[in-house]
Amino acid sequence: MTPDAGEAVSCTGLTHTFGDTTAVDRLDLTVHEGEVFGLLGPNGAGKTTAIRCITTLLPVPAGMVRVFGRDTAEDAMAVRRLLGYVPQQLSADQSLTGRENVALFARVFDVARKERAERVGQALAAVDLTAAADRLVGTYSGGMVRRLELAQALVSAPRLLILDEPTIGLDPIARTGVWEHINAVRAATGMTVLVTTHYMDEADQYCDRVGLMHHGRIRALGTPVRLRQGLGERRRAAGAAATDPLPTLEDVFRDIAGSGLDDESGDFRDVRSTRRTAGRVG
Ligand SMILES: Nc1ncnc2c1ncn2[C@@H]1O[C@H](COP(=O)(O)OP(=O)(O)OP(=O)(O)O)[C@@H](O)[C@H]1O
Repeated sequence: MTPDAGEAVSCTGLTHTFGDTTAVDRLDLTVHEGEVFGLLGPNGAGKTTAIRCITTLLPVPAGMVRVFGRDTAEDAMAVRRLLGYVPQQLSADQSLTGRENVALFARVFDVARKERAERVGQALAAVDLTAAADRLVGTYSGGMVRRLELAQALVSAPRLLILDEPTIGLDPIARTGVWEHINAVRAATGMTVLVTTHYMDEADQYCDRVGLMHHGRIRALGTPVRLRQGLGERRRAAGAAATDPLPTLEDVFRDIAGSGLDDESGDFRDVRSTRRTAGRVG
């Protein structure tokens, strides 16, 4: 199959159900090569399920998913070699050092033996963990654990980095640190980044394009500033003053999702998810 030039991820009609729950509902989504794409939405929107289909961790019962032109259903191993994945769940072993954790991933991802030590050192340096590399992960802060997980995903030099809620449960300084490291690596390597988040402010600041997901589908797609301007224009057409501040990305989402947002799907900063992750990395 010929890869689609410029498309890192392409989902067409992707549908995934759990019993009676349609988690992902005929999702069409394209992530361009080299961009940072944010998949946004409240709890239960279907973000993690979509991500797990893209990473081949879940099957694609209906529709199609391609990663750099390769069909995940036909060529799962080739797809896995192209991507690095930081899941919501803890993937670092607390009883090993940071360096040992990253070395484990280097082995699993078949990094050549003679390159391994250097590549592990580079991945740790990229996330600013060189000084702490030989400490047990059990002594790391939540932000350091998240950065270590980033190093684990980077050691295989993926073309596509997928992060599921990389900053949830972290304080604002640690959140900024994680994003700065993601951006630095992206700038250095040109890799594509697909990230899910509840934090609209982060998406606004760090993502080139965002897709707002609700009830299993993308409801709005574009650059953060364009989506915000679009709502501003609609509000002015409905009589809002031209001096009103530009709406936020959260305003855009509320405009799209309407009143069902808080009742059925949880809010953006739903405590359950925050608590789950805070317990994990704290
Ligand atoms: N393993 C599972 N079994 C049954 N239902 C599931 C399973 N995983 C997800 N779901 C349901 O599918 C829907 C989408 O869940 P998903 O985790 O994909 O959403 P999300 O947008 O990632 O939410 P969150 O922000 O909480 O991670 C929800 O209604 C959820 O309860």
